[in-house]
Amino acid sequence: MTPAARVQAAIELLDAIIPAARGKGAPADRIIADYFRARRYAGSKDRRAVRDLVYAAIRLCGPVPESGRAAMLAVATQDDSIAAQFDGSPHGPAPRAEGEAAAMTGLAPKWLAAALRASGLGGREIAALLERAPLDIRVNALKADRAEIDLPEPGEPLAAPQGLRFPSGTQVEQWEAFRDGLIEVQDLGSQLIVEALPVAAGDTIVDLCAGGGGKTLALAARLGNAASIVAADTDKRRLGNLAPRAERAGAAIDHIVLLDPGREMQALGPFAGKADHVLVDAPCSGSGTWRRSPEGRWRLDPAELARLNALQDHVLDLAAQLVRPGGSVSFVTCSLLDAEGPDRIAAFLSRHPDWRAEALPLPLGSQRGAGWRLDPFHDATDGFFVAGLRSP
Ligand SMILES: C[S@@+](CC[C@H](N)C(=O)[O-])C[C@H]1O[C@@H](n2cnc3c(N)ncnc32)[C@H](O)[C@@H]1O
Repeated sequence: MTPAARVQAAIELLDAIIPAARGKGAPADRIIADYFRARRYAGSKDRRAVRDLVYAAIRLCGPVPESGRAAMLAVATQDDSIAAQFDGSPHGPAPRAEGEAAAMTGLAPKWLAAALRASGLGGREIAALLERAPLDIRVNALKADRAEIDLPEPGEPLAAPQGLRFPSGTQVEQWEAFRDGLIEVQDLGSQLIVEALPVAAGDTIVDLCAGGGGKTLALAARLGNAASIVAADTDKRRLGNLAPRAERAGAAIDHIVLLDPGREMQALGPFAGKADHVLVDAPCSGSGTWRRSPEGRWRLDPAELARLNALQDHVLDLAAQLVRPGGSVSFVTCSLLDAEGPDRIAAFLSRHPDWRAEALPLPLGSQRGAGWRLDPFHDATDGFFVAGLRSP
């Protein structure tokens, strides 16, 4: 592909990514993968270059751009080598018309930037949400140990006991250690949160929003398979990944439970009042993971945030039904918006006045409301909120 054709391909991709983000459709990564699956002629260098252009445009444009071309013109405004590709050459973008507008740049849509600032984040913290993230792995203590594992590249040891950090884009999925279940890709923040959960061998633990099992597997590894773990989720596709992943990792998961949204207790009834601990890794805006999916800023609007807040309250109330007297709940979101963190805990405590918030022992981060916050700028992790709750 010529440099101009790469720019045109990035424009076409952005024209698919923008409406998908607005309509809560497929993530940018999947759209890019599908695009190149249908264009086998593009080599790996072309793919990487186009992908970099797409993500440069997404990171640059805070407000949702009107079109892929407007977004790429915003990149061109800052980079003469991209501006030079708008030359009308075959397969390249048409020359910029007189007065043709570039998309607005910024960290996030106005309302969202205001909500982040109201959540105690300054310009540096918000900008760090959009930087490229490194690649963190967790060595699976069920099969290996960080001190002894032999990997193709040496990683930087992290604050989590089995964490190692590699440069962004390291293809760990192709390593034998990954195929054999000796390592898992997992951000340092997630690893630290699992390490801090108030759980012990012999406990019955419900991972209520288990998804594909990132934290479930980390829990099983932390407790050496000596706990009874119930992994539940409403998403059949995500939950379907858990059994094969657990097998690969040698992790013992006692029950995998698919939930019917709104009727979760039908399937969870047998565990009501029995769990020593319930982990609520709640569905959220993902504002703490924009380093990996920066188009997440374009997905969110106030109505979607309100919908997520109601869902977060709902899953927390389910957790309260599952836990035994004196047991505990941890609430986690990968978001730095107060509405998805301290405000949810305050709302829970006003609905359940007999419960109390309790501190979790995290080695990094800072207090936020009745919980704790990890953020990319200060802690070099994805952004998280986590709070501990104790049942009467
Ligand atoms: C942040 S993700 C979980 C990520 C997962 N714990 C991990 O570490 O890989 C949130 C999950 O909540 C699930 N969810 C949404 N509504 C739910 C509900 N009513 N009950 C249980 N899980 C729900 C979503 O399907 C999604 O998988």
